[in-house]
Amino acid sequence: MTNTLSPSVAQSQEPATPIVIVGHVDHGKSTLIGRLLHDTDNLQDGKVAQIIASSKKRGLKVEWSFLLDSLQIERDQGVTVDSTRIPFLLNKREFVIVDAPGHRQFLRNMITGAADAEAAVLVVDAAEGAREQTRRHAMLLHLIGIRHVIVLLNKVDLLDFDQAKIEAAEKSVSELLTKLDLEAALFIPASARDGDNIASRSDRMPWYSGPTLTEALAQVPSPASRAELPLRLPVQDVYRFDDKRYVAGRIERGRVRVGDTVIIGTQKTPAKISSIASWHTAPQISAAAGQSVAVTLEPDVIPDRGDLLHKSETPPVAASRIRTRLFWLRQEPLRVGESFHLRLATAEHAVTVTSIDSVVNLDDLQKYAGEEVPAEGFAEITLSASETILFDPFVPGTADGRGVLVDRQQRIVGGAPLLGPAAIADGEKVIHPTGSTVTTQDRTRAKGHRGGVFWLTGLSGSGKSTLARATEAALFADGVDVTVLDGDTLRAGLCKDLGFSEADRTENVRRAAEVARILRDAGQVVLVALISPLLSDRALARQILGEEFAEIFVDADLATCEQRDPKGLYAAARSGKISGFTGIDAPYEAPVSPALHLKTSAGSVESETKTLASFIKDTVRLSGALKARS
Ligand SMILES: Nc1ncnc2c1ncn2[C@@H]1O[C@H](COP(=O)(O)OS(=O)(=O)O)[C@@H](OP(=O)(O)O)[C@H]1O
Ligand SMILES: Nc1ncnc2c1ncn2[C@@H]1O[C@H](COP(=O)(O)OP(=O)(O)O)[C@@H](O)[C@H]1O
Repeated sequence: MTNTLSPSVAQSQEPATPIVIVGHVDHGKSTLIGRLLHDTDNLQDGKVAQIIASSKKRGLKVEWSFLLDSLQIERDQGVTVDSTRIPFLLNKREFVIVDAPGHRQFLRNMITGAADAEAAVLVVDAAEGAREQTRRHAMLLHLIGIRHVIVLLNKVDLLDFDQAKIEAAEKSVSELLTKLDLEAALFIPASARDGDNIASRSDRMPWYSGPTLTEALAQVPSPASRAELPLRLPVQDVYRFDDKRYVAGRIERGRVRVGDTVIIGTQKTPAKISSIASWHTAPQISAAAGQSVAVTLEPDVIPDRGDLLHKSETPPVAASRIRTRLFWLRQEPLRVGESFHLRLATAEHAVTVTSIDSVVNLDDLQKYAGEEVPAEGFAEITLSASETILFDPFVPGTADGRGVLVDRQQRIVGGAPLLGPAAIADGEKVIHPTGSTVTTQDRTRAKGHRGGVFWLTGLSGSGKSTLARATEAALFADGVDVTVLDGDTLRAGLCKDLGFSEADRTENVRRAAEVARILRDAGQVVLVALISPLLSDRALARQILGEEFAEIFVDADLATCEQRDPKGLYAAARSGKISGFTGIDAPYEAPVSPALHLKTSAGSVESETKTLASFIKDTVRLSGALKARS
C-alpha cells in the first residue's frame, strides 16, 4: 500500500476492481491518474501540497502528472511503493489502477497476468486522435479479453470544447475499436488537467449528458465471481508434515469442501478431500477461488506439481494442440517450429509452434496470413505439446487460462491467452501420448528412490564415460535402478544418422534428453554422458527434462584430454584427418553453474565416482534407506 494515499483506502471488504489506464504517450494518462486520485479524495493533504508546490516551482498550474513522478521518486528512494498498482476508493468501493513504469514493462505486466484487469480506460488526445500506442494498447486489451472499455477523449480544451470536433474524434476512435472487435462502453469528453467530467460534470460542455468518469467506473462489474466457476486447484507443491501429505495451491476457480471428491487431472485418479487448511488459520470446512490452501486427500495419492484438481462433472479441456492468441515480446520474429515452455498456472509444458494462423497488421489492424510474427506483434498461433495439457480457455477475471511463453534462457517472450483445442489439419499426423496408470509415486515407493537425470558434459577424453560407468556400478550395488546413455552408444544406434555439425549435435542432445525423460519418468536414475558442448543445447535438454535435471561438469583441460586421447581422435584431429573436433576446431562452452563440478585432470576415478554417486543418492533418495543389492 503506498503511503501517498489516504488511509481510508482498502476499508472495503469487496475484492478491489482492477482497472488499467492505457493510451499513447503524452495523451494524459499520468495527469488523469493524479486528477482522479485528487478529485476522489484519495490523496493525503501533504501530497496535494507537494504537487502544488512542485508545479508552482515550474510556473505551472497544478501538474497532476507529478503524482506518478512522486510515486516514482518514492520508489527510487526505496520506499516500498508499488506504483504499478495504485488502490483508490470510490464511494466505499475499492478499485486498483494497474499502471507500469514504461511502455514495455506495461506490455509485460499485461501479458504475464501481473495486471489482471476487469476494465480499461483508453485515454486518447482528442486533438491528436488515435496514434501507434493507442492501437497497440487497444490490441492488447482485445488480446487479454478486456471487454469493458471506457474511452476518455482527453484535452478537449484544445478543441475549445467544440461538440462537432469532439464527435469527429469519437468517430475515428470508434472505427479503430470496431476493427478490433472492441466495443467501447462509452466515450467521455474530458480534460484531465482541469478536471472536466473526471469526478465532476463539466460546465463547459452542456451538450454532453453522459456520465463522468467516476460515475462510469461505478458501473464497472466487480471481478467476475470466480467462485461460481468449476473448481480448478492447480497443485503448487506437496508437503509432508507429521506423516501427512498436504497438497498446496491457490484455488483459481470454484469452491472446495471437505468430503468433496476431486480428480487429480493428469492421473485421472479420484480422491476425497479429507481436510482443508490455509496459512495462519484453523482448519476449514470449505474454501473458494482466490484462497491459498493445503488439502489432504483420501486415499493418500500424491499429485505432481503442476497437476490440477477438479470435479469429475466439470473437467477442463484436455488437448495436446492448442490455439492461442499471442502477444510477441521478443525483438526477433517468431517462426513455425520454434520450441518454448508454456507456463500455465503452476504447470510448465514443452511446446512447439506448429502454425501461425494469423498475424495482425498494427496499421490497419487487419489479420493476414504470415510466415512469422514480428517483434512485439500480435497473432493467433497453434502450439503442440508432447503431452496432454489440461486447461480452460481464457476468460477475463481469471488468470489460469492465460499462458506465458518462456525461452530456453527462461526469458518471457510472449503472452498466450488460450483459446481452445486446435482442430486437426487435414491429413495432419497428431499424436496423443498415453499417460501411465503406474504413477510416479508408485514407482518411487517400489524403488525407494526417485528418478532423475544427471547430465555429464565435458571434452572428449575428460572422463564422462569412465565416470558414468563406474558410478552406474556403484549405484546399482547400492540398490539404485540406474541406466547410462553414452554418446558413443547412442551414435551407434538411435543417433547413427547424425554427424557433428551444430544442428546434428543439437538433435543428438534432443534425442538423448527425450530418452532420458522416458527413463526418468519410469523411475530410473539416468546418467547421460555426452560432450553436449553448447550452453544452448544443454538448455534445450533442461527445457525437455524440466527442473529434475542436474548438470555435471566433467572438467579436464584440453592438454590432459589430448594426452589421454584414449581413441586417438585428438591426434587425428591435429593431423587434419577429422574436422570439427570439439576443443580443437569446434567450440566447447563450459557450464556456468553446474550442480556438480568434477575436476578430473588430477583427480582419481575412484574419488570422483564416490563423489558423484553420493551426490546422486542424496538427490534421489527418499527418507528411507535404499535396498542395497548383495
Ligand atoms: N568431431 C567430433 N567432435 C567430438 N566428438 C567426436 C567427433 N568425432 C567423433 N567423436 C566421438 O564422438 C563422441 C562425442 O559424441 P557425443 O554424442 O558425446 O557428442 S555431442 O554431444 O553430440 O557433441 C566422442 O566420444 P567421447 O570421447 O566419449 O566424448 C568422440 O570420441
Ligand atoms: N580422474 C579421472 N576421471 C576420469 N577418467 C580418467 C581420470 N584419470 C584418468 N582418466 C582416463 O581418461 C580417459 C577418459 O576417457 P573417457 O571416459 O572415454 O572420456 P569421455 O567419455 O569424456 O570421452 C580414460 O582412459 C580414463 O581411464
